[in-house]
Amino acid sequence: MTALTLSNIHKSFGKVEVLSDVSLTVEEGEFVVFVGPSGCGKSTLLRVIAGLEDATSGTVEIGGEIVNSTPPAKRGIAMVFQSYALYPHLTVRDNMGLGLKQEKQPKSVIKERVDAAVQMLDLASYADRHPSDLSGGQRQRVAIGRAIVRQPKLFLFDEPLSNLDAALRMNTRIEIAALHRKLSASMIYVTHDQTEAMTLADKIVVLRDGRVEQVGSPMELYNNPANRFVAGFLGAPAMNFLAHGPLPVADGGTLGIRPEHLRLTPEGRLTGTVTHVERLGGDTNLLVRTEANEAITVRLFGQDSTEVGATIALDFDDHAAFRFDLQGQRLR
Ligand SMILES: Nc1ncnc2c1ncn2[C@@H]1O[C@H](COP(=O)(O)OP(=O)(O)OP(=O)(O)O)[C@@H](O)[C@H]1O
Repeated sequence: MTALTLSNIHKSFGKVEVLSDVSLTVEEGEFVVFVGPSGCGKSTLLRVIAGLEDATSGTVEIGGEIVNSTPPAKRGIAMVFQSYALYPHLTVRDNMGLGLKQEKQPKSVIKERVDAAVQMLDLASYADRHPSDLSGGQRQRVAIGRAIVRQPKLFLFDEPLSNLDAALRMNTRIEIAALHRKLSASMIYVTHDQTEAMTLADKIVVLRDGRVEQVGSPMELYNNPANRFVAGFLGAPAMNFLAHGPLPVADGGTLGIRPEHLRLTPEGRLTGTVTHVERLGGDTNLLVRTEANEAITVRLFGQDSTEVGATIALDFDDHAAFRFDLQGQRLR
């Protein structure tokens, strides 16, 4: 069954169109990530799904029902924001149960669901604390718990990890993935972070300037980007684009080679000078200026002793290179 269908969604604020003809589906149990640069319309799209904004045109269908005129609270969705939005004067338990209390659910149901969420999110020892006595990661778990207890048809996450530090981001990311497996719920997750998109999604929707650029599984998009924008957005370090590469491309086009597909060789088709070395411990990134004066990144697996200033030769397998035309469309 399809959890969500968006058909030809347009959204304008005054004369400015911020969503343009967005159509997509989220299947039951699917984890879908909306990704794209700041201002591309991700949050607006999520808010249209939630009912916090009205679409200018197009339809929103949740669980087979058109919900354009259904108020947010009746759409069967629960939203988790980056700003937690917890009530400071309520305990963890009461924050989680508040939505159910407002729905006038019986006390026994509230207790049962809150207890289950507290267990699932490993919050048992914090259940009677107030939000001010919790870490950022714990507060975010409470906000997720508040969504879980409502047993929504669809979870919406709006950049839930952006207030957390790097280590906590990774832990919480893994917890969200585990939660998705446990609940088998349909989830939509908004981020501008390509790592979150790659690691969490069953399906990624890449947005740019309010339009869908490409939809597919993380590996489909990584291995088979439709255009230069998607190719450059997914993958870290980002793909190299060469206007003067060693393979022919159409006039004004570029050759795309991922940093991890370049290798050091005694004689290669690309030569250049190393301008910077990043030793990451396990792996090494070389920043190189090619003979044609283009900046590229080379990802070497393992440790490497290349020094800044070295002249190096690089090569790659032709089948790992992408060609893009002047407009950035992929050439096959
Ligand atoms: N209420 C509003 N009135 C006018 N313009 C708005 C409104 N809300 C959003 N916009 C504009 O719509 C565009 C898309 O905004 P949106 O917040 O959806 O982008 P985003 O992809 O979520 O960005 P970010 O990653 O920075 O949160 C932006 O140009 C923004 O300025």
